[in-house]
Amino acid sequence: MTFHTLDELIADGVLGRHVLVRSDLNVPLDGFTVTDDGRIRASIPVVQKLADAGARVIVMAHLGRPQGEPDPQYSISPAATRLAELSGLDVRTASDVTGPSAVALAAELTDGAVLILENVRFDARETSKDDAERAAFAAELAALTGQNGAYVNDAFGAVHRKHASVFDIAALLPAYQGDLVATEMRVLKTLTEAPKRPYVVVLGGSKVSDKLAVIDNLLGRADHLLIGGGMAFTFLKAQGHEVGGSLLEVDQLETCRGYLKRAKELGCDIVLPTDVVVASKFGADAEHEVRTASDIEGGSFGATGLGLDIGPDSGEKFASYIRSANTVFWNGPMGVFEIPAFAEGTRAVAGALAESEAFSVVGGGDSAAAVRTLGFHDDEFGHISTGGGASLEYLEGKELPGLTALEARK
Ligand SMILES: Nc1ncnc2c1ncn2[C@@H]1O[C@H](COP(=O)(O)OP(=O)(O)O)[C@@H](O)[C@H]1O
Ligand SMILES: O=C(OP(=O)(O)O)[C@H](O)COP(=O)(O)O
Repeated sequence: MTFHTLDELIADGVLGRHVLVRSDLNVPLDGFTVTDDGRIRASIPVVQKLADAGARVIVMAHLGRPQGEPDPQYSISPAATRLAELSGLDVRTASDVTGPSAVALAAELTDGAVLILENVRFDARETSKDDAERAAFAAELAALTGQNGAYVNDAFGAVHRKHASVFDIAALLPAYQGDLVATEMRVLKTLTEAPKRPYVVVLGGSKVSDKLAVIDNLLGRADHLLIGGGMAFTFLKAQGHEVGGSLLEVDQLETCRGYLKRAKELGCDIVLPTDVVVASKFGADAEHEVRTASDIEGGSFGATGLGLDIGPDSGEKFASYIRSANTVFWNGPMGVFEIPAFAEGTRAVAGALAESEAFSVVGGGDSAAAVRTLGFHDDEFGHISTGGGASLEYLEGKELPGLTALEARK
């Protein structure tokens, strides 16, 4: 795949031109406070480079998964404010995506200034399955650039999404690859080419249905696949264990059984938790106890208990696999790390990874936030990727719409 680069765009000349940049500013929030600004920091260099070259930069990004209409709790505003604070750039924010506020502010942009649009997912057409709807929204976004505009995709975390601001827009403007996307791909490529063995993949988190499919492909590549977080329960249930009220994808049980069977045939080890921290409810004040994974419902909370973390035995077991690995890819926290009582499994995995000599990649907005929240530093890992689902789909060898759309488009 060849892409036109940001440096080519800058060499072509951007002074006075409107450049639409798709960034991934999907950061975790506590109310309206950004709790981990890693993705914002990673997005600044491209915005800065363009602003320094005199471009009129329009940043578009999503935050969370609103329902296709404005919803104040998903406003891009806290992320925009942090981007302005960290970069020191002249940043304005629009109160809509392609409405009167965005149109007026885009027209008023001066050279080197930055406009951040409201959450692109406040418009249902952004994520629509209907090509014509997405194309119409992309045309409105492109129109914000006036004459002679350009598009840069720097949102690595969203390149696996066939969304208007990631995919369709690239057909409407000269399109370039952002430096963050280039760096992420360079690092991830080393994992697809010849990972030093043993190669251990650790999966968790809550976007279970999104990420289960990658297992199919990883089975043929990884030596050990450690599964924790919300993802573990569909596998435990597939093995015949009851999982109470834990996260479960009932329609994926057959798929998981298939993975367990194929893993045996391919000599890849699927390692599931042997114990689980089961809670009375989802919350910081929940009562909780450690149960064996085969008897989650047998404890104090019966069939309503929620598995919110892997237990200490599982944490130690996962850590020992990591200690013996030469390459590790990790996406998805092992539990609800945002609540201290359910953060120990994630801490065990992060700690083993930080101590290990293996080449390690930690991918995903929440996984990166988790390691930092738990007091680890970025330089304790080989690479902290801004994309979870995106890096998984890249490793899987899947076509990524955001990259396909960019391919040699100028
Ligand atoms: N057992 C669990 N039950 C419910 N949520 C979980 C569980 N384990 C982890 N999570 C949640 O998963 C979320 C992160 O998942 P995900 O978005 O898939 O990861 P990433 O952003 O790193 O790709 C966290 O907010 C965490 O609280
Ligand atoms: O947070 C993200 O992905 P990740 O949780 O897989 O790292 C990206 O911003 C994409 O968000 P989405 O999964 O709601 O499309």
